[in-house]
Amino acid sequence: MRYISTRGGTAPAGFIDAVLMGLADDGGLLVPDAMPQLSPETLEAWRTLSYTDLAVEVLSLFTGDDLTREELQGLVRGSYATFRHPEVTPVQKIGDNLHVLELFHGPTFAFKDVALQFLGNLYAHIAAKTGSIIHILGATSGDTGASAIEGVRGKEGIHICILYPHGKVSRVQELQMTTIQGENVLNLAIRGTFDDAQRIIKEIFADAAFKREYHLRAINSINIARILAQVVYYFYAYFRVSGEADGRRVNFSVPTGNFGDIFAGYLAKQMGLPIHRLILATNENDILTRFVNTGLYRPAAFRSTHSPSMDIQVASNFERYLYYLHGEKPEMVRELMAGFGAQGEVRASGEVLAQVQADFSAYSIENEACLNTIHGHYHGRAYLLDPHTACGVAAAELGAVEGEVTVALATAHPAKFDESIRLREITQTFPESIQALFELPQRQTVVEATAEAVRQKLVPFFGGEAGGTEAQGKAITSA
Ligand SMILES: Cc1ncc(COP(=O)(O)O)c(C=O)c1O
Ligand SMILES: N[C@@H](CCOP(=O)(O)O)C(=O)O
Repeated sequence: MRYISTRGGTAPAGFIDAVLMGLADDGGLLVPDAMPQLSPETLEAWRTLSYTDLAVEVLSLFTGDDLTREELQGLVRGSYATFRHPEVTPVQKIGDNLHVLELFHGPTFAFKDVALQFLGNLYAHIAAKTGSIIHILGATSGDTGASAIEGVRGKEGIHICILYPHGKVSRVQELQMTTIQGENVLNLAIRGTFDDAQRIIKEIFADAAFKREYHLRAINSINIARILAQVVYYFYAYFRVSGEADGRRVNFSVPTGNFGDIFAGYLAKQMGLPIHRLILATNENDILTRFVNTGLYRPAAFRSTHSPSMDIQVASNFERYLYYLHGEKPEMVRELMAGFGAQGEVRASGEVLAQVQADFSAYSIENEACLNTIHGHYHGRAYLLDPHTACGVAAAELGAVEGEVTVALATAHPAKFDESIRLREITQTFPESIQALFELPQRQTVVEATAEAVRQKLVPFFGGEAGGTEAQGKAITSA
């Protein structure tokens, strides 16, 4: 298996080189050069595998010769041993035709842990085996940052810098990032939105000389390893519900921001998993819903919502979907992305739009509907949804069709978003490890939302000219 750029301008790379490259050197995104195809017999043989055994089977299709089976097994087992649930990602039934796939049993209580525990271990493995220097630069709307820091915490020789929008992440998300005292962690709170943070890191990654000099590596879903690790739980959940579904078709409803999680579902379907519909759920930042329903992909004004991790306008994995939508033609992707850069929009019409609508159903969930869904399930079924999951559940309910079963992805634990939950007068007890964060000192540095301001902090941190607390941020008092 080799990895090629959606824009066609990089030499095919093996799995480890693709992981180290992160963003493709031509500014595109890496994708597998061929999609593994699974026979019904293979699917049947995988049905009863444990999560970790299934992860080894799925990931081995993508790692090629770069990892031996024993190495992959070791990485996978180590990654999921940190989860609090023996099934890793259990499925719960919360309605007659509705299940949730609980993806929040990892160390930071969000679905990001599924891929970032693996990627953290993989980076440590690569560093030990090849001597590569691992300097991670990532952007977060709250969950990826905490999860990535946790994924590399205490790992020899790895430094990590995370950019997040100042004042726009939840209190628990901020605490998870800023209370880590490790000398290898730098948190930069930027005066802007998550889109600014993502734009800045893409700009810095696109500077090939800087990227090379400072050994920059990606942990966002621009890194193909993130997506591949997320493919596994679609298989796992499908096997859990399809028996009980008794011939009914199985859909997945996915709360969406950067288009990474649902793109993993799209890949699972392309590999032969018989997913019927992929339901895309956005909050009021609804660019992706508008694209599916009208064919126009154009950012609108940023809205702060009750599901802040999905407050995203420009979805970084959208380019991967465009690649497949347009028949794996890099020249089409180059043209569309150049058009997006110049006119700020991408359009689909005719047969192409029909294909989009065959691939996805899409719903945008407004703030009130999100809170009503939390309220309804809490009082009706004694199940507390986090606001992102609530968007997925609300979309599943809006798109419900007789004879179909839907699995909504539960992407975070409600304790991470207590500010939203409390708006419906619901009181929750925090898990101990979250409660403990409120007692810890915090460190962060606030910077302007420009690539230049960020570079000025990165150079001493990654370049080693200034270490210690100076480089890692100032102490801040709890708000
Ligand atoms: C809790 C939560 N749910 C859903 C999403 C959306 O996932 P994606 O960005 O992969 O579409 C995110 C982050 O974007 C998130 O943090
Ligand atoms: N919701 C994400 C946004 C970044 O997405 P990623 O999947 O590309 O890392 C977050 O919590 O940071």
